[in-house]
Amino acid sequence: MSRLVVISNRVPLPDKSGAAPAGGLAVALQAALEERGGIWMGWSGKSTSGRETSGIDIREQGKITYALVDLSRKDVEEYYAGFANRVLWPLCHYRLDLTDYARKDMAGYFRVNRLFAQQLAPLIKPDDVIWVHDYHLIPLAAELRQMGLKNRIGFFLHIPWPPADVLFTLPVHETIMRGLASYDLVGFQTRHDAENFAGCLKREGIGKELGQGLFEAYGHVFRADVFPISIETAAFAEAARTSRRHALVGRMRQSLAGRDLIIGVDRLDYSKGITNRIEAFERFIVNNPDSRGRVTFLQVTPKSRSEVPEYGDMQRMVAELAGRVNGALSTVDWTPIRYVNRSIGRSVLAGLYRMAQVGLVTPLRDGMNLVAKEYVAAQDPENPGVLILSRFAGAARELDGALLVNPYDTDAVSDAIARALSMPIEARRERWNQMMPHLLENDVSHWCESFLKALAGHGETKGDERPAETKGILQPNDSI
Ligand SMILES: O=P(O)(O)OC[C@H]1O[C@H](O[C@H]2O[C@H](CO)[C@@H](O)[C@H](O)[C@H]2O)[C@H](O)[C@@H](O)[C@@H]1O
Ligand SMILES: O=c1ccn([C@@H]2O[C@H](COP(=O)(O)OP(=O)(O)O)[C@@H](O)[C@H]2O)c(=O)[nH]1
Repeated sequence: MSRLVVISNRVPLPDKSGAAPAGGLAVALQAALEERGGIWMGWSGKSTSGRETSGIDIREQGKITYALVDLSRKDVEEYYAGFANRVLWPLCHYRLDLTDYARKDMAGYFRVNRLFAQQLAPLIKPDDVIWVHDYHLIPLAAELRQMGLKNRIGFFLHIPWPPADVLFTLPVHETIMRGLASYDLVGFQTRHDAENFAGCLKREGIGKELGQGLFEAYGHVFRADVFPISIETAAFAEAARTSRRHALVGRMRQSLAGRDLIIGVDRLDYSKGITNRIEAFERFIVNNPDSRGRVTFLQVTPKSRSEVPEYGDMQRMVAELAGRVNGALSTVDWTPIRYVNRSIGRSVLAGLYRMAQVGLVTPLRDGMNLVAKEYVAAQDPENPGVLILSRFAGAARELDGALLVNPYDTDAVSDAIARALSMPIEARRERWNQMMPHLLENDVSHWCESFLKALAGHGETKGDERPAETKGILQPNDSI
């Protein structure tokens, strides 16, 4: 079995005991790396004090080698906070109004990708299989190919892929498309994303579809397919079942004093639709006076990407809105919204999900949304809660037992809350049974195995078959 090399922007280092950090992706990839032996490379999350990026910091843990790079402040600013999170993130979440196409950030993005490739290349053996993750690293394969690497290289995009009209507003869209076409396999969360990608290839004659998921672009044949990411379902369900051992879970139950609980859990991100959700909850309380004093909405929202200005604005907006709604609706013995601005460990979260009659997951656009899957996995099979899910989350394609809503439609979300809270137990069980077997079968290990199997079997790189003019594929300045 070939050695696996994973590259992602963030590297989830195991703790001192060697245990994987919480999170399905880390657990699944570490299991795959442990089985085959391998490398996980990426940004350490730290920045150097000077202008230069650090050398690579190698740490061995069992059969896994972690290879970490500290980036300079300028790199973090331009590559991560700039191009990745003020260009690609809003663009892929259909938020053209929030994109900032600064040339220095574009240059920084391609520079850091080249740097990652230069640091990685000497570690690669000829039969290694390389798996690159997410929008931060789209140009990496093209860089590695330019250095002469012939390995199989796969890419998985964790976020949505936009339609051509949205993508083509990006000045370097062609370089980005060329970057993707340099992989052997490009994986998306949903069919919709894969179709958007195919549309981008076809629209300006960049590439053509050959059938059975194969495409040809820039003289390279590659495969694009759908691999919906998931969670470690059985383990998460067990964590929820045994969550009573956490004192915090017990205290939460006590503090509810018999009230119904609605839960929302999201990074503080404009794509998650948190303000729309708070407004919908307010509408629900106003439209359903009997619910006053009887329902608590817990919104868990750790801060995220605070260095990006739009995220700072968002923090203020959500805090103000939650404060206004609480001010308007609270009574001396009831606070309708509990807004928690810090991260909660996943084993406690599992218990909170299980306690909640409603999981309110209403992103305006989301690649997958693992919280939706975790909420379902955490439920008591005898008395499950109801998932209200945005039709614009990737998870909506699979979770057909949820109440699907348009998160922009405040009245519809408010009505869905009322419907969920009054849903009879038989209907709740039926909906949950529609989803849980699917999640057990299609867990994160299945996702990982399916991707690696597809990467091993398809999209063979036939040497350097591209025409000479596309060999030096990354010429960002050409297209800026
Ligand atoms: O690393 P950060 O900038 O702090 O952001 C955290 C992660 O956010 C994004 O998550 C996405 O991946 C999830 C798993 O596939 C998916 O369920 C969700 O819909 C996406 O938003 C991002 O894609 C990751 O790279 C970040 O690490
Ligand atoms: O306080 C928190 C909030 C979130 N999460 C976890 O963060 C992940 C969020 O993933 P999702 O796909 O929903 O969204 P993303 O943040 O990746 O866009 C889920 O596993 C959550 O359980 C967590 O551990 N603690």
